[in-house]
Amino acid sequence: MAETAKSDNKKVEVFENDDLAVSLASYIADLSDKFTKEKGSFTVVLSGGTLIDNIRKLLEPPHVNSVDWSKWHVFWLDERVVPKTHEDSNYKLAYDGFLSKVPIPPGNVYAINDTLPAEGAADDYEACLKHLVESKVLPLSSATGFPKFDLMLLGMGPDGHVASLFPRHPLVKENQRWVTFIKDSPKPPPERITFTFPVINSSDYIAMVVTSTGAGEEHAVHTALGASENSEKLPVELVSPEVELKWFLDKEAASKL
Ligand SMILES: O=C(O)[C@H](O)[C@@H](O)[C@H](O)[C@H](O)COP(=O)(O)O
Repeated sequence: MAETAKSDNKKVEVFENDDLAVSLASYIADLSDKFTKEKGSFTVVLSGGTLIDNIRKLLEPPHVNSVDWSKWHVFWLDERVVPKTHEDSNYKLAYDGFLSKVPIPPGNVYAINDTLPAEGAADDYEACLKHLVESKVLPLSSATGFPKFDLMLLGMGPDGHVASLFPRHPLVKENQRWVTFIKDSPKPPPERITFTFPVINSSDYIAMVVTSTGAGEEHAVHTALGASENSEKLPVELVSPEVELKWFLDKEAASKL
C-alpha cells in the first residue's frame, strides 16, 4: 500500500480487498472531525455509481458512533433527472445505502427537485446553493468566487468522466454556472444535472475513488496518473481542488500504472 505524492497536493494510494473502504472511511471521518471542530459543520458532496458502496465502512464502529452526523450537510455532484424513488436516482442510491442509516438531519440533505425538468432542476439546485451561501452554510472561495465545499467524493467512469462531465462534451468548459444540465449523457440515463468544474475545483478536499467494474477504468487511471501524451485532457485530469486531491484505487484500477 505505497503512498506516492505525485505533486504537492496530489496523493495516490492503491489498496487490496476491504482496505480501500476502511481507509476511505477513516479519511472522511478525520475530515469530518477537523471541519466540525474548525467551523461547526462539514459539507460533503456525493457521487453516484460505486461510491456509496465504497463508503460503507462509515456505517460501522468506530465511525458510526464517533462521527458528529448532526453537523453534516450533504450534496450531490451530479444527479439523474428522475423521481427520487426511481432505480436510476443517485439520491435513492445514497439514501438506501447510506443516508437512511445515519442521523444526518433531513434538512441538511440537499436533493434535486425531482418535479422539474433538467434545466429547471439545475437552476433550482444552483439557487439552493446561493441560499446556503447567504445563510453562511457555504463560503465562497476567495480564490475563485465559486462555492467551496469541504470534501467531494468523486467516482470516475471508464471513459474518464467525473460528475456528469464527459470527454469532449462542451459542459467540460462551462465556467460561469455553478450547476448545469445535460440532456445527451453518453452514460444512461441521458438527462442529468451536474456541478461544473469551477465548483469542483473550488472544494478543499477531493477523494477520487476508483474501484474497477471490469469496464476498463485502468486505462483512464493510466492516462490521468501515468505518463500520458494525450493533448486533450480527460475530465478526470482537470480535477484540481484547493487543498488536496487523494486517489483511492483498487489493484485492478491501478494495474496499468
Ligand atoms: O450519476 C452517475 O452516473 C455518477 O454520479 C457518475 O458520475 C459516477 O460517479 C461515475 O460514472 C463513476 O461511476 P462508477 O463509480 O460506477 O464507475
